[in-house]
Amino acid sequence: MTALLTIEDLVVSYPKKGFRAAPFRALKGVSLDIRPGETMGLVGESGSGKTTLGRAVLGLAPVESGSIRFDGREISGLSRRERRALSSDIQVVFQDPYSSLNPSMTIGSILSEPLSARGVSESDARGRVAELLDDVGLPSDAAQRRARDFSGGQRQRIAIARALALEPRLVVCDEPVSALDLTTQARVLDLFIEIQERTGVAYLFISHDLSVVRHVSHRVAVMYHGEIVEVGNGDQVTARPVHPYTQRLFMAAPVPHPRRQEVRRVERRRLIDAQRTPSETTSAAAL
Ligand SMILES: Nc1ncnc2c1ncn2[C@@H]1O[C@H](COP(=O)(O)OP(=O)(O)OP(=O)(O)O)[C@@H](O)[C@H]1O
Repeated sequence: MTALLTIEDLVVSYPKKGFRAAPFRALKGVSLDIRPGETMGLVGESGSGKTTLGRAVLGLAPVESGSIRFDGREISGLSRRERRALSSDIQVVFQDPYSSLNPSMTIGSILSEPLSARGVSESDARGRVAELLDDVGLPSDAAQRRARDFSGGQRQRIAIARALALEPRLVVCDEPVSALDLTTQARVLDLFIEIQERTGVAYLFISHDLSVVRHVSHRVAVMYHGEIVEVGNGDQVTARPVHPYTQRLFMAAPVPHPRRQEVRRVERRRLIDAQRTPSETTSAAAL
């Protein structure tokens, strides 16, 4: 299938303060593609470059070289106006539902803002707002209330509704459930999946939480020090990681359920054995 988003050899460097200080290279030649309707999970430790990659796709990071193509068209280095035109295709949901919504605006205004900017009439926008609220499981009277009246989980539903208002084909989700409690996380994750099944939207789903990424992703990419060290389908990467960093990352992740703990123990044993030389394995087995 043709990719919706194709990133090739992407280098992003942040300028450093100070005379003659060399810029900091946050992405060191990243290549990745996302297909229509696919969720690409992006995991990696803090500082590995996940958010930078998401921001580069949104045109918010200083790209030094490489390319980002959306539907075959180069989108890095677009002017502001061209970027704005692209916002109906590429949207974002951020981590913090408290700072990403203006607390004093009504939900109706928050959701109709992107619609009016596209020239949608007031009455059509009202209808679309009602539809969007329904899509994310909020009552229609939410339109008259203000963002400050809603819980974190509800606010994240509103942020998702806002991202969906223009029917984008790709949403960059940057840690969209990290600020929520576990039960709310599960509900919001299911909402992401349900919306995708209905609309065919693709997600670049950034999270430091492996169980979250496993739950939503078709494929998973692992970042390490500004590079992607492994990409594969979720099961492959999580159950049979190839890169030593991915193996460490997955073995260190907490596994709350006793059955999963048992599976994890077996996986860990297998990995340790696989890393041993044949003679070490034989002698270990003999003990
Ligand atoms: N605006 C900036 N200016 C300078 N350096 C930056 C900037 N933004 C990020 N960095 C650096 O780039 C590297 C990658 O940061 P990034 O936020 O992309 O990582 P991350 O994997 O998303 O981390 P986290 O999971 O903690 O959000 C880090 O070393 C960070 O300090």
